[in-house]
Amino acid sequence: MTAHSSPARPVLLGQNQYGKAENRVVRITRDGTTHHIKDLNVSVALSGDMDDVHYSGSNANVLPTDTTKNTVFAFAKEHGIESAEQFGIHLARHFVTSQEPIHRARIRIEEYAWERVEGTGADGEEIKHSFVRQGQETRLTQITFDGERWEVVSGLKDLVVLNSTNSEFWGYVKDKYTTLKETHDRILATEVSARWRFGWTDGEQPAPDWNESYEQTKRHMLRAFAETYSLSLQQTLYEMGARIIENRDEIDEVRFSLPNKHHFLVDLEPFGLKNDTADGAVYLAADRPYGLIEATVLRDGSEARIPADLTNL
Ligand SMILES: O=c1[nH]c(=O)c2[nH]c(=O)[nH]c2[nH]1
Repeated sequence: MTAHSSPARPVLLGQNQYGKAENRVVRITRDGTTHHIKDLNVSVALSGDMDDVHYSGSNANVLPTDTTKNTVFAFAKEHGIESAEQFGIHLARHFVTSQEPIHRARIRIEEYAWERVEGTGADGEEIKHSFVRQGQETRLTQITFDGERWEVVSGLKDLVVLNSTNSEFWGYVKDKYTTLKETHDRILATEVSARWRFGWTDGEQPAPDWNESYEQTKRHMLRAFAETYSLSLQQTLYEMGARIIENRDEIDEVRFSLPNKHHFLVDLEPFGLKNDTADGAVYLAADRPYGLIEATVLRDGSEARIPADLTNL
């Protein structure tokens, strides 16, 4: 890379690149009721004849970073995502061959892998639209003993789950600041943080099988997530908690903190591409801000003892 000096200043521009970083693109493909998911974090870095924009501010050679972002989403819709490598090669070739001033494109992609959550739909069919992100969770526990009584609160965090359909959100309050559109088919995704308190307090009594309890509690929670036809994340949360209380006698209380990981349908109309949920769609996976839905689900007659703020536990 040659550097050019700006006139009358003892200063040189060195290596430079630009582009849109961390485009969080989620592509759902529908094959009947079987859905497939591709979840990528795509960063574009372009370089070439970019001296002028740095030296004088002329944008004549600058393809906007916003355009590079749009290209990522439009390519995901138009060509699909067969593999991260194929997708990256396609993008890099596009930028270098379609824009004369761009001589080099570097596309970095992280891919997040998902596996299916087992569940049975209301129709008795196996659920094929519910996923849990690989890499999975961190298991947690807190033990308190005052010399007499035990309190065991266990749980997990960082368990990312996603339903690519069977989620609606409508009928909510609207005031003059409400712009949200009602939806009858959306992605529902969250990163589960949960704590559950065991009824076991008397050391003289046999303790639960902690490992078995953990595995089964997680399984019931995931199944409830997959099997609930959701009208709100609040409703899904309650079903997840209720399923645990109903199936695990050793647990009296569950508290959840569920961020609503919003997935926005990308508007691809300007590029002549129809992007709707029915036909397999491309979403922007937004990281913030996020809705945060939190609640405790209790066994009837039990006391709520898990603190409201799970970061304190
Ligand atoms: O499941 C949801 N619950 C909400 O309370 C809410 N609010 C919002 O804007 N979207 C959603 N989704």
